[in-house]
Amino acid sequence: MRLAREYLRRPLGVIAAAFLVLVALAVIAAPLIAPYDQLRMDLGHSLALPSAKHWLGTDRLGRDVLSRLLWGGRVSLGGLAEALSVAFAIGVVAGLIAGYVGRGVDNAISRTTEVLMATPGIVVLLMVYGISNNNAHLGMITLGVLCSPSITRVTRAAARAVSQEVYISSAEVLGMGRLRIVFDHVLPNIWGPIIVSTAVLGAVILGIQGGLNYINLGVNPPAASWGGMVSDGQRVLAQQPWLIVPSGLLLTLVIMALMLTADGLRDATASNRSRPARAQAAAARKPSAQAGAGQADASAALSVRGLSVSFSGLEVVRNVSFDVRDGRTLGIVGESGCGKSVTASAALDQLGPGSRIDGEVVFGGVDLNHAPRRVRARTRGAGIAYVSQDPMVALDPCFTVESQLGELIGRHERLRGSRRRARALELLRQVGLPNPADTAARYPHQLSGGMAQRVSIACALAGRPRVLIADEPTTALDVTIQGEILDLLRTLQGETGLAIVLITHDLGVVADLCDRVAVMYAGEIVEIADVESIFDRPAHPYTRGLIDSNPIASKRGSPLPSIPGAVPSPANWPIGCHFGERCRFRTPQCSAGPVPLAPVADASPHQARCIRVGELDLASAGQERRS
Ligand SMILES: Nc1ncnc2c1ncn2[C@@H]1O[C@H](COP(=O)(O)OP(=O)(O)OP(=O)(O)O)[C@@H](O)[C@H]1O
Repeated sequence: MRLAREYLRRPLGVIAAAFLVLVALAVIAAPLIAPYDQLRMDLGHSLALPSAKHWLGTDRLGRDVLSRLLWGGRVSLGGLAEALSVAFAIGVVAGLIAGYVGRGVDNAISRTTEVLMATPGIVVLLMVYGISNNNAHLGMITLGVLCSPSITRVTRAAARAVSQEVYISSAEVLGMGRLRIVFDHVLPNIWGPIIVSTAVLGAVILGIQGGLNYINLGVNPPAASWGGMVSDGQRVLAQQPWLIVPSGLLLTLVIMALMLTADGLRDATASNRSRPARAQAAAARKPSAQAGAGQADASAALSVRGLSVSFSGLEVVRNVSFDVRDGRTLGIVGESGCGKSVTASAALDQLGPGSRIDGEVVFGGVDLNHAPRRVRARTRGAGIAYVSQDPMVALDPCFTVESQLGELIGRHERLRGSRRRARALELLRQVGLPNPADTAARYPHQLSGGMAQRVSIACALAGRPRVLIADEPTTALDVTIQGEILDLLRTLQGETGLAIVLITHDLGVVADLCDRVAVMYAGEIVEIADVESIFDRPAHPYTRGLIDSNPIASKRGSPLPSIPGAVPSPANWPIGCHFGERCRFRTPQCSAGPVPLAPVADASPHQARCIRVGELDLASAGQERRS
């Protein structure tokens, strides 16, 4: 375990932990190793200093201090274990639910936590001890409940951060259940901070418990406890100052050791949190697919109709419609911030809190946007799979490839043991990994960018999906690997009939892989057509601008053309044409009102969102500019 190895590199932490283990073992073995009974009095030898007979001396009643420390440890450490277990169990469960489920549940748990934190704990404890006739167990359980908010808050914050990682949404998209994700992906990634805060809390609880025992709460004299022994020593401080030393020192050393252990764990966790290296990031095509607004296309593998997305009331994607058929690829292209990823995430039902999705996402005849949660969850991974642009982030760094792939196979196909392993190797072979067994045994950080992307494609294929949404799958890869991944997607499509939605900035990739292209600008589709029409007869000035800005199409030696200005943010979308501000063909009418997406010719599947579509000759406009 990497955390343990990192911890062992910290000598102070190791000494502190060893000390705690030693004390705990000695306390457990008290009946065997204590030289005297903790209650055996010898009034002739009261308040004796350390000697060969009594290594740590005796107390007021001549009882052996070492034996009482060992027996008293059972009360003190036992109580600590009891309170800490309660705080840990409540804190972790509540923190996980709040951090991972979020929304209303998070609110309820956070408010309850705040109420607990504001409760005067010592008053509650005094009441509990009073009502329960000094019941030590009830006192420690109450202390555990009162202390649980500190673990709840740490767990919630860590779970919230991890649940926003791409590998968690990938696991959701690949169809894994929530409970499974929590146990397999969230928890293993947040143990570090939880353990650290538990160790710190241990020190705090021991201090509080020592104080309670000091005033004889939670312990029934003459039974020993460390806090009670400090109290005994304090009472005879003037006569025998030594008596307070063993119990006071031991209590202080154990609290310090707990803090040092927590420090060591925090440092080890920080070093252990290695982010996998970021992987790195064009170009054949087939006949056309279908598109357009109106009714969902029943023959399409995925049909999106009138999809609009808002975050906290602000619309970022407006009225997007497209279809993709089996064995076909739809490219969604546009500059950064145009809404490509939000469109994909909406289709996958992967938008976070505060989002609102309107419109239809029809898969297998079912509108997923209005389907029960169970149907949507089942469709993710098995029906619609997802490949992200950064495969390293999409894979959980804590598990080997085989374990991650195996888990998905187990879920989708209910295979176990050797059949599951065989399917995992088959998938790795299918995505072109030359040595599947070797790759299966590796952790994500041991994979190159290209290998990681192949593994994430294998994960996506585990559910034998009908549709694959690939969000810039080659952006993070170097140019030779980009070509290989595109070839792989093409081959897989040929073998399995996958419908692919490919999100990209790269027109080279579009030309290479797509049948149909949707050009997005500022939240809207501004042009949609088959790939030949887009490149040969663009009908929207933005599409023309994108093609002209492609370095491959530019004339050697002349400056690379670009589209002046920037994409407006959703808060600043104009009333009229969204592209108007940057368009060299704009007229006053362009900003008069919303521009509809309309066929460029009667009933043509080639559609553009431009009022001047009939009068502009954008095909030759590009040639003019290049010549
Ligand atoms: N969770 C969110 N909350 C609020 N606004 C968001 C959120 N996610 C995205 N947006 C906004 O939605 C718009 C579209 O973002 P999106 O990520 O879909 O763009 P994109 O075209 O995919 O860009 P890129 O190519 O850089 O990924 C942007 O203005 C972005 O700021």
